[in-house]
Amino acid sequence: MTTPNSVVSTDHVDLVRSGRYLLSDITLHIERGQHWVLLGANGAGKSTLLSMLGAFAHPTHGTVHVLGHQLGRVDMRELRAHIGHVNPRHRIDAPLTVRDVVLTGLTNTPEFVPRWAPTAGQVARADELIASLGMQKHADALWPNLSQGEHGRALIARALMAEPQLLLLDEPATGLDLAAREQLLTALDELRVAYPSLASILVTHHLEEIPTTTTHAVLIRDGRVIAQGPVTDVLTTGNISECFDHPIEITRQRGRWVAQTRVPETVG
Ligand SMILES: Nc1ncnc2c1ncn2[C@@H]1O[C@H](COP(=O)(O)OP(=O)(O)OP(=O)(O)O)[C@@H](O)[C@H]1O
Repeated sequence: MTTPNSVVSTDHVDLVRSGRYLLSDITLHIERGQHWVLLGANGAGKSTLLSMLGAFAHPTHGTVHVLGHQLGRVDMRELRAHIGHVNPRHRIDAPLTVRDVVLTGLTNTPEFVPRWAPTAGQVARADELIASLGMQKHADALWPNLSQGEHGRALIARALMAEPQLLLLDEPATGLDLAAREQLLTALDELRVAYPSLASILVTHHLEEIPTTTTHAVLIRDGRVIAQGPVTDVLTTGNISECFDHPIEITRQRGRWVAQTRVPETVG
């Protein structure tokens, strides 16, 4: 099903590699302005699903529409230019400044494309995005000298450079200390307010890393969806325990979630 507001629509999708079903029967519908969290244990298939929605992999069976284009009937490289994909493990080896790295989001390349130069307007937009992620102090800093948290925020600015309608965030808080994680989550909440038609999917296995502005959740286990829908309906003690195959109790405080092992009640 695709509607004028559809950003992602998958219909009974399987993805098979080396004879193994990495994803099975995935049917998902994501609209503009929705912010999804994709949760699952190690090896559940989260990155595989994200790589398909990021136009890096085709489904083996079923159909996938991203931004109105059906995978298999569209130039994947061209489609990728409209999707912001943030992977904190993304390597940048060239000694570029933060501003330069953000500008490479326009060409979606690890370095500046030879003979390409940004316009004054593009540089101004890069600076605006850098500021909106609280990185203005670091705009001229060299990439290798930044911390992991600063890299994470700069990579989000980079992904937004091409004005994507879909933002994919693959474990953006990995390796961040407490303050850096909180700054990243605040930046994401602010971004979602600033760009109301943007849709996003954030992958994590930690409930503490879910931004308060998250609207929907999808839980996967062994490549299958076990629950999906509005975040408050999906993130329940029962669903999360099933997803991670462990008795987990979850609570929500001021919009954020906390998870801990459920201790069985003692009798008497
Ligand atoms: N090309 C491939 N061929 C065969 N199996 C693969 C291939 N790529 C990934 N897998 C397997 O698919 C499963 C899902 O991997 P995926 O990386 O999507 O999981 P994940 O949920 O992102 O896990 P994690 O939380 O550990 O990052 C894993 O068991 C992985 O080993």
